[in-house]
Amino acid sequence: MIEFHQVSKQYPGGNQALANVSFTIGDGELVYLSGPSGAGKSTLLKMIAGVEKPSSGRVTVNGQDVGQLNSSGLPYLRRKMGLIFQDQRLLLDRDVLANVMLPLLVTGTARAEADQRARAALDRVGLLNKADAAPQSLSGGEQQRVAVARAIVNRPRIILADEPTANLDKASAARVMSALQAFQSAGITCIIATHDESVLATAPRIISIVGGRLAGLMSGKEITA
Ligand SMILES: Nc1ncnc2c1ncn2[C@@H]1O[C@H](COP(=O)(O)OP(=O)(O)OP(=O)(O)O)[C@@H](O)[C@H]1O
Repeated sequence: MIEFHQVSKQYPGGNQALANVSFTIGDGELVYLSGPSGAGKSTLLKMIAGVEKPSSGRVTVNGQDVGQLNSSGLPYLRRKMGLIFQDQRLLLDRDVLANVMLPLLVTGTARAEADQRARAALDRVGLLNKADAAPQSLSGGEQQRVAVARAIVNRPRIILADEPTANLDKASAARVMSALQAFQSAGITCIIATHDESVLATAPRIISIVGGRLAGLMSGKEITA
């Protein structure tokens, strides 16, 4: 379970990115984050991953206070998460398979097992046939699906995706989204920031953020501040 309890975030010298945000996301839920540019969606996702800490309030993942984790505790938390963040591009000096193997190799998985699991992850997103390709030879949508494969290769319990369909055409965006939605049916919690109206129209649950505040909730048991 992911809980935000009266979370505010003030960047040093910057705007108030989030103000008194409270909500709960249960295990295995698929939740979309919507809101205009600058609303605070990326900040919210970064707090779940412990990349940013709240200025006040508390973010907990499975009861663990993320803001209190130190540099030895954070890697354990992140191992349970698959991150698809805008600043994590594919590495262009290695092929698709090597990009997907990387999270496994850095956590000590043997090369043969990493190879096998990375191929299985590429298969899940329909790109096993591109394993040996250079990332720059793929379309934008295919590159995003490789990023999805890289995010799930560690078998995370939670997937956090920040605008995974930004800059994609409709058909590519639909394939990326359906790849992500498939993980929810496998019991993985998915939180996806998106502007994609067609996705939001059919979303089971939306957390809407405007100006750093909770602006709307389609369902669930949120406590608005
Ligand atoms: N590292 C930072 N330092 C200072 N201010 C920041 C930083 N990151 C974000 N902000 C500010 O916090 C606010 C929320 O930004 P955030 O990136 O979370 O919004 P967003 O909803 O994800 O926007 P977008 O849809 O454009 O990605 C904005 O006013 C932004 O300028």
